[in-house]
Amino acid sequence: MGMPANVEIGSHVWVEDPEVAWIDGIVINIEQDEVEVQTRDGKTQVAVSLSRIYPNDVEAPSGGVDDMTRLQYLHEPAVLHNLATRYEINEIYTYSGNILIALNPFQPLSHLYDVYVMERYKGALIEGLSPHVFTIADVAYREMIKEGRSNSILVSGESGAGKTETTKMLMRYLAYLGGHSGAEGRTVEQQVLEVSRMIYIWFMLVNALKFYRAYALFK
Ligand SMILES: Nc1ncnc2c1ncn2[C@@H]1O[C@H](COP(=O)(O)OP(=O)(O)OP(=O)(O)O)[C@@H](O)[C@H]1O
Repeated sequence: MGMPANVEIGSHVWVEDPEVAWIDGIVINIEQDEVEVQTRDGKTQVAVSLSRIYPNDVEAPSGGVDDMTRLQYLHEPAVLHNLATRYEINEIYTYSGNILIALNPFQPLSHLYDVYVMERYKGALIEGLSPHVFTIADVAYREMIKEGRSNSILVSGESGAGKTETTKMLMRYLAYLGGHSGAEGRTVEQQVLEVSRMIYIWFMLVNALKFYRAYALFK
């Protein structure tokens, strides 16, 4: 859904682009419900429907905002642009209210997860620190203690997005908060990951059995 309400000649807007998804530009002409936009890359996009352009907040901070609720416009191009801007400076975590958006850095960022970072995030106020998966674990843990009942963290994303890595970091931090090694010298983190692996193997075995039964029926 576009936001044509205040569009006039000279307005900064986002328009769809087949190569980079969204590109920013300036409105140079308006004819009824169609606009002509001069895009940043010098292409002129003629006859873009008014309903397919989105306002661009050119006063947004150049490094992006660490919580999307602070964006002036919360539409797709603004959200993607903010995430891309932060990603360029290796800021892979961004809040959207109390949800954490994690981008896959496709490279090890070990400095983000060491014990000194864990120390800083332990019991800290969200406002004082950069968005981090440790904050999510910390808040969930403290709520669990306060309420005296189980809590859960939902990690979702498409295949390869980084759910397993994110879950490992959550486990590592929760194990750090727990503060002690488990049975046979294994850490809580190791034990939890071993249990996850067992569940996965069990799931694969059940599916293999189902497949074999279906195969036997059709044979
Ligand atoms: N926070 C991160 N730091 C460093 N590398 C990461 C991070 N998140 C993801 N990666 C990289 O991306 C790869 C894929 O991530 P991961 O296995 O966590 O995805 P997934 O969402 O669990 O995928 P699937 O649903 O297919 O199992 C990892 O092997 C790792 O190389």
